[in-house]
Amino acid sequence: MSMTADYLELSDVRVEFDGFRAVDGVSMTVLQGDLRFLIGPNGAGKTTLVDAITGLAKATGSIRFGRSDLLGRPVHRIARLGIGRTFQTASVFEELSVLQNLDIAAGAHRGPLTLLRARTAVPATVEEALETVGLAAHRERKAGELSHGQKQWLEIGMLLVQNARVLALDEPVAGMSADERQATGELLHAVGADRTVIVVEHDMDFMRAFADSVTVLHAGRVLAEGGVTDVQADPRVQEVYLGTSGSRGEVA
Ligand SMILES: Nc1ncnc2c1ncn2[C@@H]1O[C@H](COP(=O)(O)OP(=O)(O)OP(=O)(O)O)[C@@H](O)[C@H]1O
Repeated sequence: MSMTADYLELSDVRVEFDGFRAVDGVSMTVLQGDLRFLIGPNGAGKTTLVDAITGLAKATGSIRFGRSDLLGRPVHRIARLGIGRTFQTASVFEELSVLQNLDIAAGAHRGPLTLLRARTAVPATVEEALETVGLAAHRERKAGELSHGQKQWLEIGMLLVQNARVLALDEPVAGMSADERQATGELLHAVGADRTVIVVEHDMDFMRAFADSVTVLHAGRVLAEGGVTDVQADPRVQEVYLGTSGSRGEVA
């Protein structure tokens, strides 16, 4: 274990689409062990910011993870530096078993010869990930047969076997049952203890229950940042959420 905690540091990050500033000068620091929620109304730039961190969106400014500069690197290099993400729709191989999905994810770090070698035992990292995400009893099931929540956990497991140090999760509890939400919140705290986790979420009950800290984006900028109570009490945050109709936006 390293003596110094990892952290993700964004400074004046901007992303433009044909002159439209989807992310307009965002600076924020996320420390290891600080479960950070990224909230904001539709179109605030949350997903685009995660795209910038993971290299999918071309950005300017500075994005650093520990000593590594992420900005400008290709997607696969950023992934190899330990930056992992999930998408709103789980992207697991439905026809393969839970174990096979984890194996493939783990294989991303192995050479081609290792993959060809016949394997008799489940690697320790895969076994550990199965336990952590609560899918040990489902290892032989086809991923396509899993519940929506279980697929999300499998995806998190796939990031764990890839040794992701940063996890950016896009609406992880959308469509989950109450029990699955609770289990997911506990899982995020468990994996977040020694990793840097950013959760993009519209579910305010989930945010209140599990966030350590919150960054509120609005129109591509940081509107507020801090603990859940402070952010909720911030009149600017309330105004933004009340101004955008719909149950998804309720903060109070
Ligand atoms: N590839 C793109 N080309 C042009 N505009 C884009 C592109 N991707 C996103 N945008 C725009 O950038 C803005 C931010 O979008 P983004 O998806 O990051 O917001 P968000 O906060 O994640 O919203 P939501 O909560 O609805 O997912 C929106 O106005 C969106 O239309």
